Amino acid sequence: MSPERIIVPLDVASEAEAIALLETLPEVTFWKVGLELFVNSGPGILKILKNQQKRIFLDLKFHDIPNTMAGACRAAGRYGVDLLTIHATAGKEAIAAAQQAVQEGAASVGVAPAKVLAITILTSLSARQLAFDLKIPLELPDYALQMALLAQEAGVDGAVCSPQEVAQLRQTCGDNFLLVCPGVRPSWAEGGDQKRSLTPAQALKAGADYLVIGRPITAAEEPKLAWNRICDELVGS
Ligand SMILES: O=c1ccn([C@@H]2O[C@H](COP(=O)(O)O)[C@@H](O)[C@H]2O)c(=O)[nH]1
Repeated sequence: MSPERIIVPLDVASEAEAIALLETLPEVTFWKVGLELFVNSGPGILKILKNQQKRIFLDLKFHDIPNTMAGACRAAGRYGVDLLTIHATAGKEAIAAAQQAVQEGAASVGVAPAKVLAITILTSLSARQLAFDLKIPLELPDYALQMALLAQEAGVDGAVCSPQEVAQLRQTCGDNFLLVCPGVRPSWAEGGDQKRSLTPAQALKAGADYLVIGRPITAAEEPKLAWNRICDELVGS
């Protein structure tokens, strides 16, 4: 398994903390910038990552009406990041508008367009929460699959799903649909707020293209040791 298939989130509150994490883990090639860091410190971190030749997953999870999604995605497309997220529940029209706008934004500044990923259902939600809190009358794996199919029909490049649903999505959506899994937990790590986890080896075996692994590495007493342990456990996967 190539360590390049592990994406580590920069879930910190400032650019300075993000830079410190980059320095602690120079072997990580793919970083995720999410809401906490982006809202705190803006797009400057993207330039820093690019200057270090890192790959970037911009995980801002846009969810709005088609016109607003298009505007946000056109702007985000100009950053030249590798991956970008929207919510599938924004609907087919908004998903298609987002996909097109990313292409337009990227073309306007001559960068490669980000691959757009649709969030199927957040990995922090359980089947029980889906049924009782969100009142969705579908089994969770079926709901995740329906959201992935909606996104695929609308023309995006892939989806974000939990490792527990990835095998079914891979089988139905095919090998060319990118599947990225957060909610991945080594056997020795705490689950935290993640509700539908598998281990890194299980998630890859089930068909994930990329794994997002955050706190088991970044909140470890020694992040470098945690990273090495995960990579060692994946040898031969
Ligand atoms: O459904 C989703 C979508 C995105 N995420 C993000 O992934 C990381 C997971 O971090 P951990 O520390 O490994 O739990 C985090 O940045 C989330 O915003 C997700 O967990 N689930």
